[in-house]
Amino acid sequence: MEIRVEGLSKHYVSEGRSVKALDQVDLVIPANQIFTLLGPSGCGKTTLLRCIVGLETPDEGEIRIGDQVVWSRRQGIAVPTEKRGLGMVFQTYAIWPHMSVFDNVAYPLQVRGMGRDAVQARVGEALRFVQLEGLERRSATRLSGGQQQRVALARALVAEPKVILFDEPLSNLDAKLREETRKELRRFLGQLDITALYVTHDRVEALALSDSIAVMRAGRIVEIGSPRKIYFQADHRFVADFIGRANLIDATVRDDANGLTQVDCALGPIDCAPAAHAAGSAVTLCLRPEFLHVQPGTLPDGRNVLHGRIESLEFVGEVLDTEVRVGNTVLLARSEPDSRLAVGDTVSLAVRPEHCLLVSA
Ligand SMILES: Nc1ncnc2c1ncn2[C@@H]1O[C@H](COP(=O)(O)OP(=O)(O)OP(=O)(O)O)[C@@H](O)[C@H]1O
Repeated sequence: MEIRVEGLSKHYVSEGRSVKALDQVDLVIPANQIFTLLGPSGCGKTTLLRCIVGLETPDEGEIRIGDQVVWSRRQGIAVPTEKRGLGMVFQTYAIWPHMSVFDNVAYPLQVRGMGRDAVQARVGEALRFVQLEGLERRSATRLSGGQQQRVALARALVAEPKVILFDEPLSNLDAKLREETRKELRRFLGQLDITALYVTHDRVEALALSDSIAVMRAGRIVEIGSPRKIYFQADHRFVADFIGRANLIDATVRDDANGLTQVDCALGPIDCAPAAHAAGSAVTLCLRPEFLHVQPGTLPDGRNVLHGRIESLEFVGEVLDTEVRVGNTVLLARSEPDSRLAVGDTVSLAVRPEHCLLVSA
């Protein structure tokens, strides 16, 4: 089911000060997508999710789920949470510690007065789906964090909602488990005809899970796009910066040359992939470190060859993060993790035009 948000605003009053948590948000979340709200702490992600769920009352605007208006100030409509047909999974697993796995998952069906056999069948199906069959009688607290989160997912799915909402569901898991659970979640959701709205401040989680990402800042949606679009062709400098590690350099567009767009910047002239920026316009050149490979010594001059000196090295396992000073600019680049480079070495960087991304300044 599609979710449609129009002109949604919400402010809070905290210690006598008014905080605008949502500022005229317009958003369409297409049916059957995994759609993520991503942004820095305090940008309004949770408030937007809670307004859609019905746990917060907006100041103005309208929210539709499918064909139904669930909240509208103008029309005086406020459908209560339990009648919005949603499933929810939150950061704290919110499973009941005194209940078994089975009872936790059965709860939403029992409160609706569903018969025993039907409950048995539906819970069995939900637990098979999240691969927890055989653990029905186990006390829910005697499960690993990842398993507890799967119980929460089974409980959210058991009532067969058309929309499921997640608020930072993986943030209490350790890094390895978070990665595994993320993959599982993607697989589970891919098997269902369901619209999933997912809130996170973790860009890797957003990139790995989502069909679409909406990047938020200060109560507004800055940009919406597929993970690849947001990562490689962001329209805003803030988005390019937030979604991944990036060297962002002020630049001015020159004329097109040989089918490439050339810019002038502190690194000198740089050839970039063809871009629709007029000559003379101010842009931001975005160079991602994974496309800047450090090569020892001095390469012959050529297209997009940069010469510099190593300013710092940081071994992080899979790569050696390498800061290279090129003129007055320090670029974050990458070296092979087993390389013998040292601070102060003379090095070169060669970057292909298709890896030189341009973003509006
Ligand atoms: N109950 C509240 N009372 C007062 N201010 C609030 C309340 N809830 C949220 N806010 C404020 O509204 C703004 C948006 O908060 P929100 O929780 O939606 O952000 P968020 O993007 O989800 O952040 P985080 O990633 O840290 O959870 C923040 O400035 C926050 O301090």
